[in-house]
Amino acid sequence: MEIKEEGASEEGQNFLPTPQANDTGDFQFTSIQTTPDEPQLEFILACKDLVAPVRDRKLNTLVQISVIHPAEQGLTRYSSTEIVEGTRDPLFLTGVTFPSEYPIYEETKIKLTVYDVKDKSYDTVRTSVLPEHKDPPPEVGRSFLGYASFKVGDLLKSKEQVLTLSLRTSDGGKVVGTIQVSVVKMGEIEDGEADHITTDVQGQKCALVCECTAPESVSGKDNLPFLNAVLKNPVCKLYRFPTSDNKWMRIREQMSESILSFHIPKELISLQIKEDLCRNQELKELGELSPHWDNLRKNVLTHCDQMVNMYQDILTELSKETGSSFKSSSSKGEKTLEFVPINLHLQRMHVHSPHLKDALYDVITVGAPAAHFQGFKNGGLRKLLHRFETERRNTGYQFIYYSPENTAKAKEVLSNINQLQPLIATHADLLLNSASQHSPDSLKNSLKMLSEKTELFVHAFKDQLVRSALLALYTARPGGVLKKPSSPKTSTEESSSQDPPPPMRRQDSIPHHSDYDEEEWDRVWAHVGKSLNCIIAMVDKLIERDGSGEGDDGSGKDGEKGHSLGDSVITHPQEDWYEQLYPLILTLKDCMGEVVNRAKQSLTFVLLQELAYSLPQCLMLTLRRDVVFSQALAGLVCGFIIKLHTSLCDPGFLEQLHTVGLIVQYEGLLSTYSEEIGMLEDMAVGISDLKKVAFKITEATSSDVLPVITGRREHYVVEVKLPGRMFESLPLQIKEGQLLHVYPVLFNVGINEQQTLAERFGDVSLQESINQENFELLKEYYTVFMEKMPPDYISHFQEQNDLKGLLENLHQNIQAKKRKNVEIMWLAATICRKLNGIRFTCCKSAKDRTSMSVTLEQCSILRDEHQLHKDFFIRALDCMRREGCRIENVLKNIKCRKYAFNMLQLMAFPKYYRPPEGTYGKADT
Ligand SMILES: O=P(O)(O)O[C@H]1[C@H](O)[C@@H](O)[C@H](O)[C@H](O)[C@@H]1OP(=O)(O)O
Repeated sequence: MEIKEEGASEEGQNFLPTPQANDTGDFQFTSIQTTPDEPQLEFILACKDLVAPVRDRKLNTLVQISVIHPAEQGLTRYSSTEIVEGTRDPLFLTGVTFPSEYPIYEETKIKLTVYDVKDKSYDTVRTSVLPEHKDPPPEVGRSFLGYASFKVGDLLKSKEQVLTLSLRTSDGGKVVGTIQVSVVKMGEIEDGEADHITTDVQGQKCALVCECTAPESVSGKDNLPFLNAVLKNPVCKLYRFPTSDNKWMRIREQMSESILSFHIPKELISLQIKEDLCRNQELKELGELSPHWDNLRKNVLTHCDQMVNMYQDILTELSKETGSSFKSSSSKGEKTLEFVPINLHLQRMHVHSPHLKDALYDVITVGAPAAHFQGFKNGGLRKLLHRFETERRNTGYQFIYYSPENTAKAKEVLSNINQLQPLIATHADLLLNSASQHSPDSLKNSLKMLSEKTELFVHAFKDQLVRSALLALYTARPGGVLKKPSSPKTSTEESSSQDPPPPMRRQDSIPHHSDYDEEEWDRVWAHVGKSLNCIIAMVDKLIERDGSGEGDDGSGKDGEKGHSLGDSVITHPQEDWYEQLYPLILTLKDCMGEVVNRAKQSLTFVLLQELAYSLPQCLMLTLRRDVVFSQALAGLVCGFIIKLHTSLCDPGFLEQLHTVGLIVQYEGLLSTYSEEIGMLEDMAVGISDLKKVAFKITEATSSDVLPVITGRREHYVVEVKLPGRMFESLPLQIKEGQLLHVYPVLFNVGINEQQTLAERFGDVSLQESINQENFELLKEYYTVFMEKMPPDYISHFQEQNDLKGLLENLHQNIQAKKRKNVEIMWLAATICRKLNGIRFTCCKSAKDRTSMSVTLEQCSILRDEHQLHKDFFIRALDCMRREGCRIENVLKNIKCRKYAFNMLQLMAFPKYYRPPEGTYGKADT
């Protein structure tokens, strides 16, 4: 009989074997009746009276679970239990679970093979994916003890859903013990007999009673289709662990990919292409420039066009990846996948423990957002951006130095103009429409809208930047010359006053034939406000006259009307409202057009200066920042949607969401040595850039519930769509479209051998400053949380949580400058969980170190929150690392079931971050 490895297919990451779910060909099989989205079958295993092949040998056993699909000949290796040492009656803590997607039927046969493990280091090799026909001899490292098999239907129909089967030798003759298969259902009360299992402490025994309280829904099950639209290819594992009072708790571990891994980058790149195309067009429309500036513009446009083409190519490539939901760690350097986060997953632990409510613990695991294709030779964004600005500020080349804040402002004003101008035009037309209908109420409403938007428009230009940019542009026009250097007055330190104007910039050959009229802009700008005032005055008059039925002598009531623009405010009783207002609206549009024209050109010139100064460096930096941001955003959106889904029934959370916003805590495990310094520098900026993101929840109008992004680099809004019934249950503020903010914080603690080198011979200051800066951010969030949440909530919250104490403790640990102080990570994660936040764990690939950390976090939660028996802490940890979701994560990334650590590396790891023997070794990453 042929044995196939689960996941040994080309893709490596496919959880479903062939045939795909429900694809049963010509055969008719009996489906297992379960609640949708619940696993179809879960069982636990225990052996009794095992016979050792050699007398007096202490058995170390594991059970390998294989599936014989009814339509297939072959056997598919499905999962294994952990190794239970030194007993003939092993009781396995790792169970078996078949998720809802798995093609399992009552006719499916399960084969259980029991092995005696002699050398644990061989065990992983045995269960790794090997090239066809390259299976190592079965006897290496372990020996076959016996097997049993059963049909799923027989198990389900058996009395109390328990089967006790004889284990037989390969020839089927000799009985070498029994194996008990017991169906379990998370949350169901289960009577069980006291039993004994080996604990962490050698030889110690512990009585176990299978008894669970009825569950409470932990995540509104009705909402699952919504979540399933974003989560894909789940891997599920089941465990049972004893509590300190010798009862069972059950744990289901789940790891899922998300189609947001690809969807968000595609959305974002499309937006960035639009933004850049618009900027390129504006550069082209900048009008006539002096030959020097014109050449610079041509050069800039060539580079910018190339950049847009590159983004378009990447988008085309990504669009070919329809249905993809996972980028493996081995693809991290691929150019076309640069914007896609590495190895993004939801790592979920569902705990059902006696006496306590069921609980879910979610962590998003993802590779540190970083520009692997560009590499880290010159460092990452934090350093590169700093260096770029310092050089720009100190250079003598630029006549005016625009700080990042000012260029950001230029982009913001440009974007506001582009949005407001058409909006005002629409409201102006609506006003005329109301006028032609002679409807006073509608006229008043239209005027209100028009006034509001026009005020915003006028306000947008109330900035010294526009003024100084106009002056700079004037000097760059043919014949333009500056009498004296100017700089944005908003920030004195920004002007490079000590630098003499560079020779190129002076353009001495151009005659000084005209003087710049600085007042002109004020006049043009003020005309918009004045023409609006004329419209307001006219509307007042029209309505007043309409009400009184009297004529008007045309004398203005307020000062504004005395102005030349206001002279047209004379009503004629016999004429209709439309005719009275039409010329005024035309004037407003003309004035606005003039302002828009000048402001757009001047602010585009600010951008031209920034680009011209630093080509192609500036564009490469933008690309790097976009790449890193895209990876970070994909993870954030995934985390936000999952958090929203799991907390929809929690009014406190919803209140927090719209009054305070959400904390998003990133745990970084990168070292501050060699290339990972650059990764950490990228990651720190990528995460900090997430502050520019706000969420908005809308009602889904179709089955497409995928999020939509709008905005531009300085400010993005992610629209998350919720099905009608879920949307209805939200607080009014959220339903009305209030923007929901996130507060990202990053705490990094390097744990590997590279970090040891950094601590001994290198520099850990990057990690120290990141942790310190982010502590301040976390504290700020906490303060706002305490201020803004309702007093009843806070008093209850304070009773339950000592957040202040935890923050203090975190602060002390950050200050302590202790080596590999993993306490920082535990404290930050605990604070985040208590604050209802979104948790992330990242290392370079989110594969090895991340797996160690999330499994440790899971077991620590079980110990601290669910009374995991202290003697079982290490066993639980080993179970999760050996046969849990994370080893599957390694498999799907590198097609090998081995954490990529060697002995030497592990010696440098903090104790609880070391995986069990046999699960690590040299792996081709
Ligand atoms: O998931 P990671 O911990 O980033 O994987 C590392 C691993 O820690 C390290 O021991 C190994 O030498 C590789 O560098 C892994 O990174 P890959 O990105 O190559 O998977």
